[in-house]
Amino acid sequence: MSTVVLDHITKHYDQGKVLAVNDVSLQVGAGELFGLIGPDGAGKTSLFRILTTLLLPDKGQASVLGYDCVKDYRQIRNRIGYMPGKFSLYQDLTVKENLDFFATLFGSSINENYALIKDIYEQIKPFNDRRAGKLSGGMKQKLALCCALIHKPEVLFLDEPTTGVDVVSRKEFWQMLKNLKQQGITILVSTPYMDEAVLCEKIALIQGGNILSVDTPDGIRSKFPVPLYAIRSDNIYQLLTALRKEPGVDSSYAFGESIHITLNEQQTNMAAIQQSMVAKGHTQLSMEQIQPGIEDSFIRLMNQAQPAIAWQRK
Ligand SMILES: Nc1ncnc2c1ncn2[C@@H]1O[C@H](COP(=O)(O)OP(=O)(O)OP(=O)(O)O)[C@@H](O)[C@H]1O
Repeated sequence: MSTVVLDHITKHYDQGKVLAVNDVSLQVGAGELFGLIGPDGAGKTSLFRILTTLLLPDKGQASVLGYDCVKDYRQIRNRIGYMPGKFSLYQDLTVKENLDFFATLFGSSINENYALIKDIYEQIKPFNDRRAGKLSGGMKQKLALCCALIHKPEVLFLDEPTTGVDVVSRKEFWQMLKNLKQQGITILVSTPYMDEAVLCEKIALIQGGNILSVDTPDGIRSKFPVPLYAIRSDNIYQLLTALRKEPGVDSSYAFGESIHITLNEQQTNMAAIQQSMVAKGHTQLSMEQIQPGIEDSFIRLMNQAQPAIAWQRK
């Protein structure tokens, strides 16, 4: 039996005017580290709030640990930990007071489940008497994780835990998640950062309330259906403009310091594109075939699903 099940879940807001989640079905296995990957407004928070029993779906069924998210909300709340996207601890309470408070809510104590939070808590313990509102972003995130873990949940929901957190703290955070997974906790984490997708065992790409694909990160990359090329010149902007007018080019988008392109037809080859760009005056051209990353897969799936929406990188 899967630990988390979403079965044709749909959610609207504003009396049906805003479609936040559109007929989403997916399953998360016991002990899995599962990532929900998508940009702002994709529907990640809505799905997390449905699974944590804080929001009712319009249609469909959801369950966690075999309990129905609508009927059995009490059982679910006792067994899960939830770290919302926005810092939701008491800013005026100290680190220790916040932890004590959340432990007491669940009839537990810091000592009772100390082993579970030890590695994380010890990093913020020197600031035990500091008010939560005065902590740095990385420390707030660690405190929030400790509070979500203090009652030893079986399933952990982390909504964009690394958004706005510096790169070093992000790395540390993912290491903490791996350690928690080794202790048998099922973890669902959402993120808008494509580079974090590869740190999950399995991911769902979500956009506009629709699931675009569910697979392992390697599985998603391997489904990229056509060759992908990276092309550079000494003027990327002009090159992108020219490539977009080139009949043989199917898709093109700026990606770091190069442009990623796919070709329209099998007959078109990169040599022909290169010749055309040279003829148009582009200099210092270099091009190579590359392995698609998760972001390339996401862009392709998103354009297939909704050609009009351009991907906005966070
Ligand atoms: N309470 C609400 N009332 C109206 N619309 C809402 C409400 N909450 C979310 N939405 C809309 O529903 C859609 C999905 O939002 P949701 O917060 O679930 O996405 P998200 O992927 O978590 O994005 P973000 O990181 O920006 O929160 C968005 O278009 C959002 O504007």
